[in-house]
Amino acid sequence: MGLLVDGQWQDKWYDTSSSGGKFQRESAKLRNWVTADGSAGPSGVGGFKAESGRYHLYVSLACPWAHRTLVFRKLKNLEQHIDVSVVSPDMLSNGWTFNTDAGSTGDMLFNSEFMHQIYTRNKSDYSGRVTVPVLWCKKTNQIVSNESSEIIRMFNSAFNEITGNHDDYYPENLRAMIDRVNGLVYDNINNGVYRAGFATEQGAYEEAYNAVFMALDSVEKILENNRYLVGPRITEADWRLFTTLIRFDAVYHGHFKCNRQRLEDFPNISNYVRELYQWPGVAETVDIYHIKRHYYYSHDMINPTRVVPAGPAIDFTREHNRTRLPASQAA
Ligand SMILES: N[C@@H](CCC(=O)N[C@@H](CS)C(=O)NCC(=O)O)C(=O)O
Repeated sequence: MGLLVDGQWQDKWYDTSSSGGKFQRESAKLRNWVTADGSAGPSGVGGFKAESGRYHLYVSLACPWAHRTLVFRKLKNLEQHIDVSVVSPDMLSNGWTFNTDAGSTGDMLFNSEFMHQIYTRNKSDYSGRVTVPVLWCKKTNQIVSNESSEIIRMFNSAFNEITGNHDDYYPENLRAMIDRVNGLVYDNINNGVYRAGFATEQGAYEEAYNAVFMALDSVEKILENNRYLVGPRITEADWRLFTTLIRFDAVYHGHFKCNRQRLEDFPNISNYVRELYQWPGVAETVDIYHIKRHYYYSHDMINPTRVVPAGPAIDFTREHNRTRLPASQAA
């Protein structure tokens, strides 16, 4: 685990000493957008037109943020248009690596050893954390974006003319509601579990733990009468929550100490996770081996023995009872 400083790799864990033990996530720095016509998106510069075969996605199968992009690549039929390199689940002193012994595909473009080499290939004096996902442009040889929430928006619409898939997970009329739900879910659940798990002082941990379960209680209530987070239609908000929920009982409950209860103990949420898991194509994006191996093996300051727990045994293919609630056209 580490970061680049002026293009040099430094092996350093997150610094929580100046924040009262709180984990503070660095904002993603590379924020260009692929668009249908190559015009600039909401941030960054233009010049990244949607084209088949032009872009490459770097992911970890363990990472919930990268997982979002894999889900959208499936939902939007982008698999034959955007290829993928998968890093090893073990993120040790060199950060993310392409060590194929531990389950990486290798770097399909440049055969690099380390993910930080992709960042310095983009900018030789880059400073910042080396995170996944990364969307790479093969034509201009640079990183388009390392922000998952924006990569999924690009996938949602930029390639529609190429794929013929016009499903919309961020429809105009629901945007305000989706953004509101994303706010609650991001701060308290997606990032909340990390704030609990990486906290280095009791107070910081408890504050995050309480936020996680306050938000899960709200979600449980919403899902009592709504098939999905913003009503009868599945949206981006659901997929953003899903990638955290699918990891919860296996990792966040134990390793990150979010253990008031398991997700399996929330009737609505656990049924909802199963419905999303069973969505066509989605199960193929879930790799529980990479998920458990990454967190328990890489974070030796939390789990010094690096022993990976054998359980829990959860069958996400079990029946869900969500059809009791009305659903509108999937997207
Ligand atoms: N804002 C980024 C966050 C991505 C992120 O933090 N990814 C983690 C993996 S789960 C990572 O690569 N961490 C390495 C590090 O922080 O050094 C996004 O959503 O795309």
